[in-house]
Amino acid sequence: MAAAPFSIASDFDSSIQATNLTSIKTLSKSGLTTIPSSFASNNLHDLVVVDPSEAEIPIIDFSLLTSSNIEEKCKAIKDFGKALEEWGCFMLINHGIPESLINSMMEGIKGFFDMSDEEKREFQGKNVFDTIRCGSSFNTATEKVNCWRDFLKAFVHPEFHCPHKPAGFRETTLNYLGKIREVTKELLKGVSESLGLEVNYINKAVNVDSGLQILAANLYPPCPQPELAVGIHPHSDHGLLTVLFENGISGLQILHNGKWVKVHAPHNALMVNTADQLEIVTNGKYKSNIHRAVLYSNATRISVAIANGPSFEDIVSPAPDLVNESQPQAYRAITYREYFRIHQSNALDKKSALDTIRIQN
Ligand SMILES: O=C(O)CCC(=O)C(=O)O
Ligand SMILES: [Fe+2]
Repeated sequence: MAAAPFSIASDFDSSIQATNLTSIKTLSKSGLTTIPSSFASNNLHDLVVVDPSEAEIPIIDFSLLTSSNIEEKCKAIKDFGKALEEWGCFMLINHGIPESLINSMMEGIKGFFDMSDEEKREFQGKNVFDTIRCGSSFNTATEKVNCWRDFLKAFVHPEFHCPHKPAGFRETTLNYLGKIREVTKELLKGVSESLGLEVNYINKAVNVDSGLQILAANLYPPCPQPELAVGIHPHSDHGLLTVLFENGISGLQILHNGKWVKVHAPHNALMVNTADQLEIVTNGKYKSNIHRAVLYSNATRISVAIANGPSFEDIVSPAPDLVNESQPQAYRAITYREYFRIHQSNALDKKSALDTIRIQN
């Protein structure tokens, strides 16, 4: 079958009318057996992929990290620091967020993506600063190969913006993101302690209480040629810590020592990725990881991420206590708003956003 003529809604090209919104979900259901050429490339899968048994992504037990037993906690903090240094990600267990709330979040997201393209049109955005935005791929104005993905993004904190449909979704999201913010604050305490800093050092440097939280939900419909396409291109995230879970279908992969490692999270675990602002604040001690999402020909994958960042107005720079003669300042100071703009308005390409503020020492 020849490549189907197809145009997806652009985040940036205002000449595309809202009435043209065609989701990847709709495209996937149209019965095509080959993908449109804009999604295909022969070199998307040129690195080795390894199973979790070959390279184990660290598991961090939140209850130990926050334990009142000093010995237990010290060991957990040490393991935590090692996970951040060696992997830039971990799977969080015993986090205290009720499974029923996580399930409700997933149901809400499913309900959102189940709406028709016409119904979703009112949430279709064109600008990276839109407080609610749904669409497809990542940034069709700048990317060479489109992503086989529909997304919903909503700025949920410090102001709460969230689609009013499906019913109950706003309430569930508000409840969930508050819990994620509390977990993030505790994790950032662990980050400070693992670096030998005062427990609230990072939380003071980047105040999560007034920080930006973005709900980023991804739908990866079945793809007739998963070996030629990608759900989301390799990238690091823009914030401090991204916390995500999926619908029981694995598809997230982490770049580790030049190989893609498949993530198979334990039941009810949350996956946490170190993102670029944490790399900046820690002066490169804890690096953001590069990850991507792959596709299946016969399964729909959904992931629900909360990006936890500083406040848009914060000027983020390496923490003074982590800059010295042997570790000179490695990134220039930048407002999170400007960093976010750079990250979101260019094509996703590994750590290209961070590269724009690196200082060559
Ligand atoms: O779907 C996933 O597991 C990853 C999504 C992701 O990387 C993102 O939304 O930034
Ligand atoms: Fe990501």
